[in-house]
Amino acid sequence: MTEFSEWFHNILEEAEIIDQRYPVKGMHVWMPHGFRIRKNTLKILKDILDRDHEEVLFPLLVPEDELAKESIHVKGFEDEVYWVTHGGLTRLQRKLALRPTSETVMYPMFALWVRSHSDLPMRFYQVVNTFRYETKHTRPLIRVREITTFKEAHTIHSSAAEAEEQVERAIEIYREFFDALGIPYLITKRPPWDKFPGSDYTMAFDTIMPDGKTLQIGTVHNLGQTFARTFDIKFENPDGEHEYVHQTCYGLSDRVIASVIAVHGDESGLCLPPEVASYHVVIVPVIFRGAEEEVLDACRGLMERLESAGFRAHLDDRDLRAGRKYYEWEMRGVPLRIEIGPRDLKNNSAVISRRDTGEKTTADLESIEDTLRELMDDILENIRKRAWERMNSMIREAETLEEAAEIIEEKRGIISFMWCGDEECGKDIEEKVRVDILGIQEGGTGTCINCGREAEHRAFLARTY
Ligand SMILES: Nc1ncnc2c1ncn2[C@@H]1O[C@H](COS(=O)(=O)NC(=O)[C@@H](N)CS)[C@@H](O)[C@H]1O
Ligand SMILES: [Mg+2]
Ligand SMILES: [Zn+2]
Repeated sequence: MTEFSEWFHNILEEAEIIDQRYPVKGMHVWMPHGFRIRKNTLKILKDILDRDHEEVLFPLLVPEDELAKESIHVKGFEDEVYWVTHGGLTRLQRKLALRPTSETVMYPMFALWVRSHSDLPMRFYQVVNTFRYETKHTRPLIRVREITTFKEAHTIHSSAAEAEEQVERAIEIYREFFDALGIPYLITKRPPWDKFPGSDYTMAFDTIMPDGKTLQIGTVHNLGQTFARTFDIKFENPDGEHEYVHQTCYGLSDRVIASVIAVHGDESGLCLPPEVASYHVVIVPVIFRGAEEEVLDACRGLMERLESAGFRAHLDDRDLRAGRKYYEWEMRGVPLRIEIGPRDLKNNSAVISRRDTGEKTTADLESIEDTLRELMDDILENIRKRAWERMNSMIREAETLEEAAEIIEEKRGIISFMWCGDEECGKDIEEKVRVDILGIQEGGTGTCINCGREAEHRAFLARTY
């Protein structure tokens, strides 16, 4: 959908997710409705992380000399860093950077915290705003300059094997999180020239947006011992020797919310996983002459019942045409709507409409809590399945580079083929097909599509955000 970008900008405004009129490019305001969706999304993520991570909060400002310590890392960020140069009217002796990410904020402190092998492993995360002076085209929630919802996890281990295992655990955490949001993903290992600055290697989650371009929605980095050496983070091992620690870090951002909106949205607006939506269910009284009070009473009663049963419910008793209300709550992606009119009172029933399929079912009021829970599970299953089918239909194999270029030109999406892994050859492929190499998946045999050399991994390429 070329008009995807227009649809996306419109829905952010009409559903009051963010206000993009803030007078600093790449920085936006979270409005109440959007803020509730962000809060619900973060709750899902934190419930997963809190199982075996500790939440922390580190300072925003990084001393210039700390930022500069890890040369490859700072090289990767030097053209994106915002600087603070004054305190009031006083010029600061040493400039302070706004964190683009927090390795250089946290790791000098980790050097003070880590003493013995018995302190390890340590697993921390924080959800903060980070700042990157993006010079490419900024887009709300997708490529911003203030990343308001930056979840960064940083872990510390006593062996390379344990750090490797943590990378796998982080990948499982992201799978569970994206599955809870119904967002489909492709997991690949980024090519060396595209890994996180200062890392040994980067594993990335990419999803496909409705216009066929991919979006990097999460990354997991094995940092090895590079930062440990730079920041002198050592532990005393059981033999009393001091060794450098092994580290990982993994991050995601507002792009997760952009994906939930874009991947599940349709021409009626937002279509949200129930646990993300501002409300699980909205109750709309069907007002008939002479039965108003009776119907409103029943709706209020149901509202209390549902709230005490743990539902996020909302009674829309505004003096508006029902159709106007249906439009509005469908546009805001509320997964279920209950309509109650005089006829329903008599039969002790209610009509429930699903946002994802539009289906209506008449439910017995007696057991409406169970019916709602079943429907909410169905909805998540259904939108997740639909999203995976759509993504899988956009991943195609190419036999030749010409075919690859044709597919990308016509249909965008992701193409895959066997590649030798050589940087030169990779750059040549990106040139010829005008795409980025997203990454590789180990395994498989064959010859490189471009240079004919031995190829032991499959490459995936796409036009990306
Ligand atoms: N300008 C941006 N706007 C929105 N999201 C972004 C932006 N830049 C990066 N991200 C998201 O943030 C995630 C983590 O960023 S990162 O650079 O890959 N990794 C880190 O910063 C590591 N310290 C992991 S915490 C990326 O996978 C991407 O999804
Ligand atoms: Mg960047
Ligand atoms: Zn090759």
